[in-house]
Amino acid sequence: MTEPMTYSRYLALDQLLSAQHPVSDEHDELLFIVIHQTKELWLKQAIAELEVALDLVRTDRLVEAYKGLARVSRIQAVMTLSWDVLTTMTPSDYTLFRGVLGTSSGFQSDQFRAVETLLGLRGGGVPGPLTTRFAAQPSLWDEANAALARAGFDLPDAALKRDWTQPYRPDPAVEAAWAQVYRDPHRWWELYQLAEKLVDIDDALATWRHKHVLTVSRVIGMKPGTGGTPGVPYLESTLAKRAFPELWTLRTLL
Ligand code: HEM
Ligand SMILES: N[C@@H](CC(=O)c1ccccc1NC=O)C(=O)O
Repeated sequence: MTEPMTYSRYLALDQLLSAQHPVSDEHDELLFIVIHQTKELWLKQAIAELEVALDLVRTDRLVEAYKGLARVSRIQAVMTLSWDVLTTMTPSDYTLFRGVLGTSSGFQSDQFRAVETLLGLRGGGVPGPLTTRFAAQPSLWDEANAALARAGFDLPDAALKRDWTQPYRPDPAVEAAWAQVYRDPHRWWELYQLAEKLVDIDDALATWRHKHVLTVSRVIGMKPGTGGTPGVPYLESTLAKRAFPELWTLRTLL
């Protein structure tokens, strides 16, 4: 007879709760590990949602795509809120164990890069296996633009048939087409709703980045990062990144 299902077995708690291995004896190292493991779990869920959403946009099922996209921006909000738990760790607490981290850094998170890549932010950094796989395919922004073209908008080949592995280059014709959608939302209701779901995600990502850099300057000041970047100045340079750039710039045109 098979074992009855239990809470602990179903959730693989034996494995989950034995995967925290602080290297130092410092109390706050457990918090640091738990925060990062939780983040990786949420990223795993966000990636699963984005993969489904990409497929739905590719097949013009935009209304069905909204649900997963809304879920992604709520997951991002939870990740942003978790900074408040981490900032209970002061510089005095962190410096006690920062040394054990060596050259490891969030910079090396393949799942974080994979989310950026799925959205449309590509190139830069050494990609891990997941990121490399997604970088070979159109991003959510590429698929949104393809859906826009199928709806009858005239978009350049540069946006529709590009080399997916390369960074996306914002295009005035793409901006103009999405501006049309925003000028007459009721006519293009599904595309308009899709665009706003995408802006929610870009907005939430930028908010997460802001909170990260604020936390970093609060905890390590202007020290360089363990991952080899200058730290705060590097992170500030990432604040300008936009996965759906034309959805931001078109606002000036309205
Ligand atoms: C005390 C806490 C933290 C400090 C001091 C810190 C510091 C840094 C620094 C300096 C970098 C730049 C790369 C480097 O040179 O290391 C970085 C990158 C990064 N960190 Fe953190 N971090 C902290 C917590 C977190 C947490 C909690 C997360 C995730 C929830 C996270 C995720 C990332 C990611 C994804 C990057 C790459 C960002 C990019 O390249 O756009 N970090 N972090
Ligand atoms: N880059 C951080 C270290 C760090 O935060 C970190 C180290 C190991 C695993 C995850 C990390 N989180 C984000 O960068 C630092 O320079 O202190």
